[in-house]
This record gives sequence, structure tokens and C-alpha cells, in this order.
Amino acid sequence: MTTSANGNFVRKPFIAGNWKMNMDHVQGITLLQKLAWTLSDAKHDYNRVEVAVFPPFTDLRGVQTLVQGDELDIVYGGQDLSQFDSGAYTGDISGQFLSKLGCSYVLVGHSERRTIHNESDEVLNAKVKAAFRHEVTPVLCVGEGLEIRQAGTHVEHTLAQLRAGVDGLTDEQAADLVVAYEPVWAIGTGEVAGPEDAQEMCAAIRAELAVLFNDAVAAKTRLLYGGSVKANNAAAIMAGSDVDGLLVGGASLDPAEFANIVRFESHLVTD
Ligand SMILES: O=C(CO)COP(=O)(O)O
Repeated sequence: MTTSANGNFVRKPFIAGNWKMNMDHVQGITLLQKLAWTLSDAKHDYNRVEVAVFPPFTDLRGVQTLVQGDELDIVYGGQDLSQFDSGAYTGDISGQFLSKLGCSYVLVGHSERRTIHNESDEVLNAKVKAAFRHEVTPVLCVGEGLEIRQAGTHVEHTLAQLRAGVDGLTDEQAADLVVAYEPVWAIGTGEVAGPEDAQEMCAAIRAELAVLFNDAVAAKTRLLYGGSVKANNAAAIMAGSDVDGLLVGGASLDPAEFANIVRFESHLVTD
């Protein structure tokens, strides 16, 4: 199976922008509006390539209002959620609240949550389950740091994170799940894992899902790559047969650049 401009993807490509802790609620609306206009001018077909943004929590109500009011096809999600549903958890956000705000997705276990907030595999597994409980699709982030990459144990390390994250899921949930491979050494550094590295890991993740669940599940789960993705490398990374999408940080804050990443297929034609 090869990717091509004819759209013979097995799974629907998914291009997501993680805004991280950037864009207040006013700036966020402007960014989303510009993105929607740029994609509309380019006649982007959302049925071909799904587009998602992950704004800070404080932006979500505004994003919902804009998406509903302008009938945008862009979907959105939270950058984290609590493993609990409600109660005395100061500062945390329930999946229930995200669901109520129309979030389709939620990031779980981004490397910045794992490292800065010390989120363990057990907690992240509980967050994945919490997301499903509230009918928000989790995007489980996995990936190795530089030392592990240099030691050559990156596949093992990443698959261990995957196994812990998906523990106890049903086949149906595993098929719906999105997994994002983000090598920590490639995040915000300008270092991009080569397209072959992205494909190698995504193939390993898919093979592991087949073992943990079954082939039909593994064939459905969408796998993303993230780490210094730009418009000029998006098409090459997406050419990997197991790579179904991109999780974009810095470049998603520039609407023109992000729109060009969304339109990676047009680069396949012209490059
Ligand atoms: O962490 C990322 C997306 O979640 C990647 O960030 P950059 O695209 O800025 O490297």
C-alpha cells in the first residue's frame, strides 16, 4: 500500500495542531479563523484529510462557538484530562467537561506531561479509559528520549509505553484510539526523525497492536508522527504506509504553514 495524491489511504489521514501553552482565547480564535479561511480558499476536502486543533483549555469554549457558528469542519480537543470524573481535584479537567464542549479528541501522555508532570504509565492508562468513558477519543502519545534512541532501545521503550497505555481496552476502543509517536529528541528541536524512522516505529506499533488485540484492530488504529513537522517534510513523512497523520507543535501556530501541512498531498503532486 503506498500513499498517493489519489487518496488511496487505508485510514483517513489526520493532521493535528497541538498549540501547547500558546494562544490566549482571543488569539486562539484569530488563529482558527485564519486557518479555516486558508483551507477554505484552498478548497480543502475535510473528507479526505481530517483536521484537528488542540488549544489550551481556556480557548475551548471560544473554539466551540466559532466552529458551531461558522459550521467549520475542523475538530478540536483538549491537551490533557483527569483520570477522574469529578470531585476534589483542584486544577484538573474532567473528560466530561471536554465532551460537553464538543471535544472529539484529547491528548494523553504528551512527553511534556510525562516529563514535566511526571505522569506515569498507570495514570495515563487511567486517562485513556476516562476519555473513552466520556466518548472523547484519546490520542495516546508515546516516544523515546535521546539517550534511549542512542542506546538503540527506542522500539522496545516505545512499545512498553504503548502496552501500558492500552492495557484493558476493548477491541472497539483500541480500533478507535489514535497513537502519536513523538520522539522527544525531535520535539521543538528542528531535529526530525527521518520518514524511515517514523515508518519503522509506526509499523512496530501496528504489529504490537495486532498482537495485543488482533489484525482487524491494528488495521484500523490511526498512527501519527510528531516532532518538528513542517510543510516541507510533511509529505515525505506521510509517505510511510503505516503513518496516518501528523501531530504538529510549533508549525501549527502559523496558519499558512499549518494549512500547507494539512495539504501535504498537493506537495506529493508538485514536488
Ligand atoms: O510536541 C509536538 C506536538 O505535540 C511536536 O512539537 P514541534 O512540532 O514543535 O516539534
